[in-house]
Amino acid sequence: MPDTIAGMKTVSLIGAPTDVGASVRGAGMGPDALRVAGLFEMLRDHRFNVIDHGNLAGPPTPWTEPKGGVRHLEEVVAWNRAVFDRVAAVLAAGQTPLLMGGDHCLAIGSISAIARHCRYAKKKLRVIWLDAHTDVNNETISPSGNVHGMPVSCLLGYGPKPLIGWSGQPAALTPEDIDFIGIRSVDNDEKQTIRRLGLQVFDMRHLDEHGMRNTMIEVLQDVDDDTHLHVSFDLDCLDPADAPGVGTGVRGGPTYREMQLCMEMIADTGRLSSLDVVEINPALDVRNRTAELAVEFIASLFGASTLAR
Ligand SMILES: NC(=[NH2+])NCCC[C@H](N)C(=O)O
Ligand SMILES: [Mn+2]
Ligand SMILES: [Mn+2]
Repeated sequence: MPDTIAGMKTVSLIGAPTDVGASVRGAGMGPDALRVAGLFEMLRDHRFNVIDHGNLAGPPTPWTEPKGGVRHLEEVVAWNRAVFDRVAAVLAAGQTPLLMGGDHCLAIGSISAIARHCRYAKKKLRVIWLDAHTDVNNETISPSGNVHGMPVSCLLGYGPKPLIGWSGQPAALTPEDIDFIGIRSVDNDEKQTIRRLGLQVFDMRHLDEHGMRNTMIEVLQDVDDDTHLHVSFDLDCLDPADAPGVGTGVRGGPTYREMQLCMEMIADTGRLSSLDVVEINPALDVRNRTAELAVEFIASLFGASTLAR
C-alpha cells in the first residue's frame, strides 16, 4: 500500500441493512452481499486491520405511502440515528468508518457524524458524491417522497425537520464542501436547487467533454493535509450494464476504467478518511456481480493500484 495511507490503520465495517429510504425493495441485503463478495478479506489482504461490527438494528420498512411528502420518516430517523451513533463512536476510537448500506438515506446519519467529528478535530470536510442522481430533493419537491433522494438537502439544512441539524450546526455541509460525479438523472425542481445553491455537479456531459482525469484534478485541487475526504458511493453511479444490482439504475454511466481512475486519484491524495457504500440491491443483481464490483472499486479507493506493493 502507498505510504500516504499508512496512517489509516483500522477500517470499521458497519452494516445498515435497510431499504427504508427507497421504494424498490432489496437494498437491505446490501451489507451481506458485500461480505459475501469478500470486502473484509480484501481489506485484510491489503494489510489493513479490519473490524466487522456486524449489522445495526432498526425498524422494518412499513411500505406505506408518503405523508407530508416523505415516506417512512419515523423509520428513516431511527435508522439514521443508529448510523450516526456508530459512525461517531468509530471516529472517536480513531478508526475509519466504512458504512455498508442500505439505501442512500443513510448518508444523513453517516455524514452528520463525520461533519461533527471534523469540527472538533479541526479538519476540513470534503465530500465526493458518486451517483447517477444528485439526491437533493426535499419533502416539498420530491416526486417520490423517498428519502434516498433527499440526503444532500438534509445535510445542507433544507430537508424534513427531524433529519436536519444532527451535526450540531444547522447544516452539516455547505455547497462548496461537496462535489457530484457521474450525474445523469436530476428531477426538474432539483435542477433549480442546484443552480440556486451553486452546487458543483460534474455530470456525464462534463465527463464526456473533459474526461475523468481532468475532472478529478479539478475536484481534488484544494485537498490538503487538513482535509478529511469522505466518499459517498452510490453503486447506481456505474452503468447498469456493469452494476445491475441497483434499484434506480440509469443507463449511460462512467466506464469501468473511468471509475477505476476516479478511485485511484482519490486514493493518491492519501486523505480518504471515511466511506459510504450504498444502494446495492442483491434482489436485482446477477450472481452478486454488483457487490463484487463494489469490492474492486473499494480496493482501488484504499490504494490497491496495479503496481502498489
Ligand atoms: N439514492 C438514490 N438512488 N436516489 C434516487 C433518487 C431518485 C429520484 N430523484 C427521487 O427523488 O426519487
Ligand atoms: Mn443514485
Ligand atoms: Mn444516491
